[in-house]
Amino acid sequence: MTLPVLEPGRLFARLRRDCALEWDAYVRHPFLTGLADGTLPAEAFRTYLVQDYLYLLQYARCYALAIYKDGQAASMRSTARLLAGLLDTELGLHIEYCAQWGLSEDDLAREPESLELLAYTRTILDYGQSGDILDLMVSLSACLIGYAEIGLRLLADPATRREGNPYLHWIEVYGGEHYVALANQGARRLDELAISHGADARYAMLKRCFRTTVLLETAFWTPRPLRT
Ligand SMILES: Cc1ncc(C[n+]2csc(CCO)c2C)c(N)n1
Repeated sequence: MTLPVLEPGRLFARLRRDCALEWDAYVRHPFLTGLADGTLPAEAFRTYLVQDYLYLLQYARCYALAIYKDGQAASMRSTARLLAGLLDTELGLHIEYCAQWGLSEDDLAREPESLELLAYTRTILDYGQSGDILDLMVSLSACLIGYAEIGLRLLADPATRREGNPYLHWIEVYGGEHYVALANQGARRLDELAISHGADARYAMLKRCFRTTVLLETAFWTPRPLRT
């Protein structure tokens, strides 16, 4: 699998190139080195997994907002399918995966959202609410496409430990066919919206949104539990 989304001339490729320093800090974060060589402490991964479950719930709200902000039946239908897939399938898979790490559904539901999660998801929802469908899709792209880039790179990297690496499954999911196809689909939609909603004329603002979401996605690798 490849990510044609990185080809020049495509909106995502331009955003990624113009925020290259921030992007590299996100996709080459020490958390990921720890996943690749298997040295990440299990507790750090558990903390991340709980927050990621809560993140996916907020992501479902973003999909719902994307339907609201859209105006075209075909793309509304396709986002509705993604939303149903997330709520009916992906969340269930995440719960099963968390159970393998000793986390029950109650553990997931009980944990408060971290500051990083709150800042990240509410910022995306705010960009989407105060902007249009293009602002929202740009704000979602770092997360959707970044994980595919990370998964593909780690799968192809000879330094990634395969035998006895407890994190290999995570890498295989995000570098796998299903997830990479989802990322490419999102990037294609972004290119359509770039034309229909005039990305060139408002590029400076789109880049600011993108940069902020990349920084927030980077902070998400190491969420701090929010406790009173
Ligand atoms: C912090 C964070 N960022 C991106 C993903 C990647 N991801 C995996 S499933 C999904 C929803 C697509 O239906 C997305 C965006 C993640 N899990 N957590």
